[in-house]
Amino acid sequence: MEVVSATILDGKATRDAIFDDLRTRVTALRERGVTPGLGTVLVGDDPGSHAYVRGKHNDCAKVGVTSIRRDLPADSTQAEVEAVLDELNADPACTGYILQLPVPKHLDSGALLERIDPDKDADGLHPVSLGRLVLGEPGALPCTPRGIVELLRRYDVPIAGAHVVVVGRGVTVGRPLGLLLTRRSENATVTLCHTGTKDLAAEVRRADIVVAAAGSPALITPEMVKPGAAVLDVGITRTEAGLVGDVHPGVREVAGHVAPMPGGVGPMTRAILVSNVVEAAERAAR
Ligand SMILES: Nc1nc2c(c(=O)[nH]1)N[C@@H](CN(C=O)c1ccc(C(=O)N[C@@H](CCC(=O)O)C(=O)O)cc1)CN2
Repeated sequence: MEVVSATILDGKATRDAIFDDLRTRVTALRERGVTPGLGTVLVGDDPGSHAYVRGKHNDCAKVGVTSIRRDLPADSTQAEVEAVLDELNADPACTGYILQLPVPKHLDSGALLERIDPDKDADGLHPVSLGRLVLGEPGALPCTPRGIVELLRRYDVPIAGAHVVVVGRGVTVGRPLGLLLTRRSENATVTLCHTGTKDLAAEVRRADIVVAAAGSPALITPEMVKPGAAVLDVGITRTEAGLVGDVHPGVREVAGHVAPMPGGVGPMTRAILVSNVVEAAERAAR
């Protein structure tokens, strides 16, 4: 029997296309005297977080967005981190910024996110931004959820009317993705699964689109996937053998579309962050 492999949702190629568009828009903003600037605040020594932040600054350089980097030691106090957030809130060169997550355990990440000026929240993770998402008001959307929707759209995977199963209820991916996909403009039906879900396999089997964001290696196996479904791997687990996603490699022989890890949703997360910064500058310049 012929085995047909899924179409790959190529996050790197899509990111490059988004950057081409952003470059033109940043040039237009600069001609009007507006320079978008992204700030990053990183606390601690986590090598993964350092790599992500480095990537964010490289992305800014590629499209002409200026960037401001604030790295703080792992033993920084809540007050010390808040002082840096206050500094970026007041800095006119910083038009949007992010607090890289996770922060060290002794810090209150919720209070830090709330300290960000909502109009400078490039990640869409401030409670005001999440409220705007619920109400359908304009504002920055969380990067990974928006990146997932954008990737599906660009590959013409139907979202309206689709049954989407999201696995994982984290604040950066699962929860806001459910809110985004159920807006009138997306019109999907969403089942949000988590560690309390009784029969994960049965839920996943019903899905037209599966988004795996649980951080549990190879959680989604071929037997769990409806033939032809789109499966997006958002999980990243660092093992001695390298990075492992939430989706078993065999899923490619059942699914219609697969966003792999690496190379699928991750590059989209990066592209959307820069989009959020450019769009906020465009909104402010209107
Ligand atoms: N403030 C935020 N913190 C975190 C976010 C976020 O959106 N805002 N998301 C993740 C980390 N992250 C960006 O910050 C991120 C994760 C993964 C990738 C990526 O491109 N991954 C690669 C493979 C993994 C790797 O190389 O390490 C891929 O999928 O191809 C980009 C950004 C948590 N924190």
